[in-house]
Amino acid sequence: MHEDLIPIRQAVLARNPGEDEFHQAVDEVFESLGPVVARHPELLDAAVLERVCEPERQIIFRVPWTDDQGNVHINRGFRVEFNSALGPYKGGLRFHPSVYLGIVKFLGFEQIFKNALTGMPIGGGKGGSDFNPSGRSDAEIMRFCQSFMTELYRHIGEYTDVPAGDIGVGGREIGYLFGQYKRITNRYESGVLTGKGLTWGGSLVRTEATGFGTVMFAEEMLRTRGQSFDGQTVLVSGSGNVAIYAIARAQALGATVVTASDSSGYVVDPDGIELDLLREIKEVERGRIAEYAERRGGRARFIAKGSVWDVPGTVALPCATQNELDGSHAKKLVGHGVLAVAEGANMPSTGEAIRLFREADVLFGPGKAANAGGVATSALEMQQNASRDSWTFEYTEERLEQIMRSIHDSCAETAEDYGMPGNYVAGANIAGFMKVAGAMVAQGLI
Ligand SMILES: NC(=O)C1=CN([C@@H]2O[C@H](COP(=O)(O)OP(=O)(O)OC[C@H]3O[C@@H](n4cnc5c(N)ncnc54)[C@H](O)[C@@H]3O)[C@@H](O)[C@H]2O)C=CC1
Ligand SMILES: O=C(O)CCC(=O)C(=O)O
Repeated sequence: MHEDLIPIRQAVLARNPGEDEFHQAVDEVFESLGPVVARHPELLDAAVLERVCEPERQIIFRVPWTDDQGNVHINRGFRVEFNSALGPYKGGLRFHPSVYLGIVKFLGFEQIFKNALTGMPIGGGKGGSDFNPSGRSDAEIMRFCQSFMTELYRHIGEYTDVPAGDIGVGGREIGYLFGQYKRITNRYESGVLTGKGLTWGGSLVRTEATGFGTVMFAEEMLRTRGQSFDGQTVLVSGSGNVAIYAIARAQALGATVVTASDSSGYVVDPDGIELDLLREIKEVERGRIAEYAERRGGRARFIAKGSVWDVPGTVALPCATQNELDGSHAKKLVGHGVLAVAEGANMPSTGEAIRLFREADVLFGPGKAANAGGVATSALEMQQNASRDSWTFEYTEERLEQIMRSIHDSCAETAEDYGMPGNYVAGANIAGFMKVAGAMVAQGLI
């Protein structure tokens, strides 16, 4: 790390004790910024690094709700409004028992640079709760969402902060959250949330966008080596929104996707994942991944221990959660001859895994670039809401494709410009940071 950045990094760690994921996300960005501060010492004078690591606002609140038996539960809600240099805070809400301030801050920090890379006018934020939606009825989910929004509504708005989904928050939850916002404020403010249903302000392609975009980004990386998805053996982790549409897109391009997973284990299907069956189990029945193998008539295996990264494959798309791919997994993937890794999830690879991929010259697309298609399409949803319009699937998908190509090219060109050709991590961090830093300096000491 550049010597001028070390004391700033140490101060950030000391100021945010125990927030390991946030520290990891800061380190990953700071590791890339040495050449930037060498070229632009004025950013150090303006304390841009210190400022970008300190959220503009952090909101923590109580979320009381009752279950179907009438028992009272208390959860903790979060919204971290990290940076509004480029536009209103924008980023998803995560409902998962592991959520605490350090997770929300790592996600919000990543979101600043990701959103900058999209070229859309959106700042960075993230939120969520330690609520566990697993096994809860629709009525319980609705009561929880209503209680969550009863506090959140006063902090968000079309021009202020625009939440969306993330782990545990999909179309159903966005519906309940939107309904409660509308009820409390008496405003039909479509642009206050994204990921809405298609008949009430949602955008076509938003559901598919993160998974599709991740594959589009990987395709661009493969193209630099004269390769494509056609004929590749693809490993996907997760079986949620991002994973499902990454599988769909990779299959449409002629790849065989042989794995999917959830927190209980993973399945290997050598003939290729049968997407309709996976969607039925995961999207409709909200069941476990083992059922996929049971209903595949002996063609797929369920494995409870280990991970999808133990399976041989040529392209890896981690689409589940943070730190799911560590150094030992990276070694296995490299040993099996993996060509490309594109992160559909946020920070799924550890620092050591990223280093091993780089040493082995594996194409590596970091999440803040590779999974930016989701938030970019959210910004397209906001654009449609602002003009009271709705676009066709084809037009929206074409816009997404242009955005993903442009993110790829700007990462590749920035890495080249700073003397690190092929290093998409450095390219993404520097390109995203420079855009935000420029706006922060222009807007004065705020
Ligand atoms: N939904 C979106 O538009 C975007 C999501 N992401 C990221 O993509 C990742 C997946 O999110 P979604 O698909 O939206 O969520 P989801 O709730 O639809 O699915 C989450 C998936 O991750 C798996 N998972 C969660 N914790 C796990 C664990 N400890 N071990 C193994 N698997 C685990 C779940 O079983 C499920 O398959 C997250 O990292 C999220 O931050 C990134 C950009 C946008
Ligand atoms: O669509 C959005 O606003 C949020 C997407 C998101 O949470 C992410 O990019 O990680």
